[in-house]
Amino acid sequence: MTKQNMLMQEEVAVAVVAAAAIPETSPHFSYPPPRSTTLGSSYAKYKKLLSRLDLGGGGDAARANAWIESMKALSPTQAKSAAAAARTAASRGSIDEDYESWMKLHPSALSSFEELMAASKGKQIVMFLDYDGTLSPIVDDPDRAFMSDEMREAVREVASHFPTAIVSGRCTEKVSSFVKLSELYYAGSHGMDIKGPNNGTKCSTIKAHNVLFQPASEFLPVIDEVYKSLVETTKSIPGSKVENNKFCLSVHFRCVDEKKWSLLAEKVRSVMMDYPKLRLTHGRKVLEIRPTIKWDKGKALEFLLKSLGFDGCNSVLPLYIGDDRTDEDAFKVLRDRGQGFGILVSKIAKETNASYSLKEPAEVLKFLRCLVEWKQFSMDSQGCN
Ligand SMILES: O=P(O)(O)OC[C@H]1O[C@H](O[C@H]2O[C@H](CO)[C@@H](O)[C@H](O)[C@H]2O)[C@H](O)[C@@H](O)[C@@H]1O
Repeated sequence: MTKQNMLMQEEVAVAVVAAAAIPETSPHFSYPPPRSTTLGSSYAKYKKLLSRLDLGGGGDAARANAWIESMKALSPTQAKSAAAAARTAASRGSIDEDYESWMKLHPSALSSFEELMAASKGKQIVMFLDYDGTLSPIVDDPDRAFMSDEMREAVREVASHFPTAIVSGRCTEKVSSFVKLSELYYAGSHGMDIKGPNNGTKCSTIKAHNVLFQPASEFLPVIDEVYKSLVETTKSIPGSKVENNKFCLSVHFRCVDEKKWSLLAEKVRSVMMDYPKLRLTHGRKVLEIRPTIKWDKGKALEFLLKSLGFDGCNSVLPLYIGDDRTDEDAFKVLRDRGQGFGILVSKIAKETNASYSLKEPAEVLKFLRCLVEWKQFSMDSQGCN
């Protein structure tokens, strides 16, 4: 399989996984730009194929079997047929057409930059940034997903003008050790571990809060227990990796032979059976295990806005940039509030609650730099400097 095909396969799988999290009926939003409700036919096929991906941790046998099937759908035969279907569709040009129509619904945040900034008039921008796939490129080894110095500098500059939070599936300690900026808010473990800046915020309009919120702390012992079981149970599968994200766990299969994906899924399921209070979701070639509590990146975004004093306030424009299905919870919150914009990082058409898009971390870097330049320019023109 060529590298291009492998990318395509992952992107198709990810697109479908993302689709599974989105309700069939989109709510009505009067907020520009127009929101996506339907996509092209090739996309709908994949959506149907894997629509059972978001599954509970135990108890319900049908759901448990469904997640095994979902893994099978990512296994060689099915995945190849999905990739083959995608290639056939591409040859008809339908993927290109889908992408073009999708881009009309989710325009580039770079080419729509002026429009975005116009919406921020009289409002305080608050920036939310996912980490993997947004600030850092996706790589094989999760321990080596470093962000570039240029990206760090851009985030630092953004944070010097706007309250800025990193919202990640990783544990707060790990993601902050990658980002290395103490002036940011961090919401690790998919928002279940929220910490405020170490040295306050430089933003004069915002009161600095020493935020600390851990809604899943009672799950710490069970997460540790499951971590140990998963390490033991999966150690015979070469390339698999269990990552302890403190309030949640990741079982990576990016480096596992496709023929072993089903076996890995079965092993994870065998452990999960004993823990009905944990649930399983999927990310980019990763199975994620987390408490069943109603808390996610969207709730973390709301919590941070409230902590910053923006609850029920119209003078704020939250911007959230993310690439993963877990970021959809935050995009949806922004939609439902009719406030701010979600920006999805993706090179392919995906059903999403985001308003705008960026193709890859390199474009995220450009966007962050534009934001800083725009802010500096507006301060200069107002004689603030
Ligand atoms: O919310 P995020 O900051 O996007 O974190 C989501 C998961 O990201 C990491 O895994 C992903 O990136 C790895 C490094 O590029 C890649 O190897 C893996 O396949 C991806 O799934 C992280 O390791 C996970 O713990 C996060 O949950």
